[in-house]
Amino acid sequence: MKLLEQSGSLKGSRGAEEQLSLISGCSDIREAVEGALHVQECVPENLELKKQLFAQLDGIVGDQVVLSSSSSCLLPTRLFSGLVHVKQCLVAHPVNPPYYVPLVELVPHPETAPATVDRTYALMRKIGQSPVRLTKEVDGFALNRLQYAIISEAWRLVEEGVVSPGDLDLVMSDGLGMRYAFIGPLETMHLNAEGMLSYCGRYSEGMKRVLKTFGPVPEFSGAAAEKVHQAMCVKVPDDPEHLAARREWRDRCLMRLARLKSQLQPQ
Ligand SMILES: NC(=O)C1=CN([C@@H]2O[C@H](COP(=O)(O)OP(=O)(O)OC[C@H]3O[C@@H](n4cnc5c(N)ncnc54)[C@H](O)[C@@H]3O)[C@@H](O)[C@H]2O)C=CC1
Ligand SMILES: O=C(O)[C@@H](O)C(=O)[C@H](O)[C@@H](O)CO
Repeated sequence: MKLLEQSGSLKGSRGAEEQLSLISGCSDIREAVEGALHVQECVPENLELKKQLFAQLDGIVGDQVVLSSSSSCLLPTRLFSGLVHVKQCLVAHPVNPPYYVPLVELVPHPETAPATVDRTYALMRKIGQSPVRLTKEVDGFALNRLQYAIISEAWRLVEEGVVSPGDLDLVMSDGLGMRYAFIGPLETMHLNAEGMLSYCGRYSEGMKRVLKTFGPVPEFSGAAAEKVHQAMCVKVPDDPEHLAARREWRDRCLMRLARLKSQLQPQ
């Protein structure tokens, strides 16, 4: 695979079987996909723009080319339905920043061929990403459903004055995030008791009681948004220079974490 790095959304590697083209902002799309066996679309999160691009690609590519979208949460049935090459299409959703956070969610259209998913999975592994397979589309896929569940309760706790924005973020960065960087929520349960069934026996009533106290979906606006915004700006002023500097610090941390994880993971 030769990765033509245009938008740089995915790491490059050389020598693999498939040629991958990243499509965003390119002038001549036919030239951009020439010879590619895998095309990753990376244009802005705009349904009509993506549909227009995939319609163009549909008229250009042959039956062997995988067409994948980077979309954060646009459903495959909205992106690919009606395309001639729909069996070759799927969402391959990376995570911000994709060059340091390897997860890629593979989300099929109901008509996506299994071989399309298998080829994309193999390619993502080959270029150092960490792909996961969703068996069917769901709004928000898996990552953003989990992320938005956390954001929703984080927002509520801050909005109701239970905890400050800064301390809320510490609950994640110095608490849950320490474990979740290495093991997920299910394995965390498994290890936090004498196995999963033991955990469920010990804590399920408490979990259900707490979950029943969860409130409605926040509006993410008004006084609460202003409160969180002010707190975030005290920590990181929202001018381009401070935001860029903090992202560079974030990326350095993620790079070192990725290196540590590669040293710790059984090869
Ligand atoms: N940025 C990230 O870390 C992640 C992005 N995504 C998804 O990837 C996609 C791209 O996101 P970003 O890179 O943040 O978008 P972006 O807003 O940075 O734009 C991506 C590229 O599209 C080009 N572009 C803008 N308008 C265009 C048009 N009308 N026609 C063709 N190209 C155009 C831009 O020049 C740019 O190179 C979105 O669907 C987003 O949800 C998913 C996960 C992570
Ligand atoms: O946090 C993320 O990376 C994911 O929730 C996303 O899909 C974001 O929307 C991402 O696309 C842009 O930050």
